[in-house]
Amino acid sequence: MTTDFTELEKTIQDILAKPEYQDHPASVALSKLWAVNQDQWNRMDRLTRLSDSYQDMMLQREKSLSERFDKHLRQLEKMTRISDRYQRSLRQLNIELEKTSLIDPLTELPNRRMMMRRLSQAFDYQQEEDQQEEDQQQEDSQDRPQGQAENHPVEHLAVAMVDVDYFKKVNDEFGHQVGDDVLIAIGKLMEKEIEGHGVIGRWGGEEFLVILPGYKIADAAIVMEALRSNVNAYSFQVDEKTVSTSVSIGLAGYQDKDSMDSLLSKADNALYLAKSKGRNSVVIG
Ligand SMILES: Nc1nc2c(ncn2[C@@H]2O[C@H](COP(=O)(O)OP(=O)(O)OP(=O)(O)O)[C@@H](O)[C@H]2O)c(=O)[nH]1
Repeated sequence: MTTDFTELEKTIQDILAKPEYQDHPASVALSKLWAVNQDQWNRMDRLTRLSDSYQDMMLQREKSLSERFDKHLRQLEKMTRISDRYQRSLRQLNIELEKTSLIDPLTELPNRRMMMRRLSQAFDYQQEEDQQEEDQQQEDSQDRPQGQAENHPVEHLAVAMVDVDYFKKVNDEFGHQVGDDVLIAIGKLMEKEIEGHGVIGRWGGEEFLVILPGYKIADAAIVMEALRSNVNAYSFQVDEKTVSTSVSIGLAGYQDKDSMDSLLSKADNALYLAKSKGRNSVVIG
């Protein structure tokens, strides 16, 4: 059974308002019950309002917390994006810096620093080979009959210093700009010649270094002779001017226990000989 409280309240108020029931004990008790009920109702109402405003406050707080959290998250995402972009551009910058520090800006060939690295790699490899060869020889010598000659490690690395002949004349005759263009063109031509054999870089000025890993001196001489002859045969067209030139080459092969310096010195000395013998030639050091 459901009770309509509004109707019940009205009935009770009507009874309590009637003067003939004023002093009736049931009316007195009803008045007290009414007052108690009103009091409880008011308290309940206050409690309900309190609870509502508490819930509102909590909702508000939760909302502002989640808004603040979202804001921080967005800031964090933004910072991560900026940091990612920054790191990417730093990486790119490093790659470019590394590249520019290893590439000659004029000829775009490897520069001296890069060539030293390449030579060092070729040397490490060669020295490992030497060690293996030595170990093998030691093993073999135990089995070898007395008096039989021992094999020396074979040369498997050659370097060549290549210097443009009378380059000062090119500058003097055609100007420094044409000189630059000729250096670029010679670089390109020689790079093509060396492709598939080894690596060429600009050693400085009008001097280039060629590294031929795995090349015995005789085979390296064939490659360098072809390079010399092709440079000599080529006419460089720069600004409607025809420039012919030649190169002198000092070639050296790695030998047992050579250091990088001693190998480069041998090539340098051979180049000096090539120059003093009249230029446009390959001399083996
Ligand atoms: N245009 C230009 N000239 C350069 C560059 N680097 C070096 N040179 C020039 O190269 C010339 C080298 O001259 P020298 O050392 O006398 O040698 P050379 O005239 O080639 O004569 P030999 O080497 O003895 O055959 C100098 O005139 C330098 O200025 C460069 O990057 N650009």
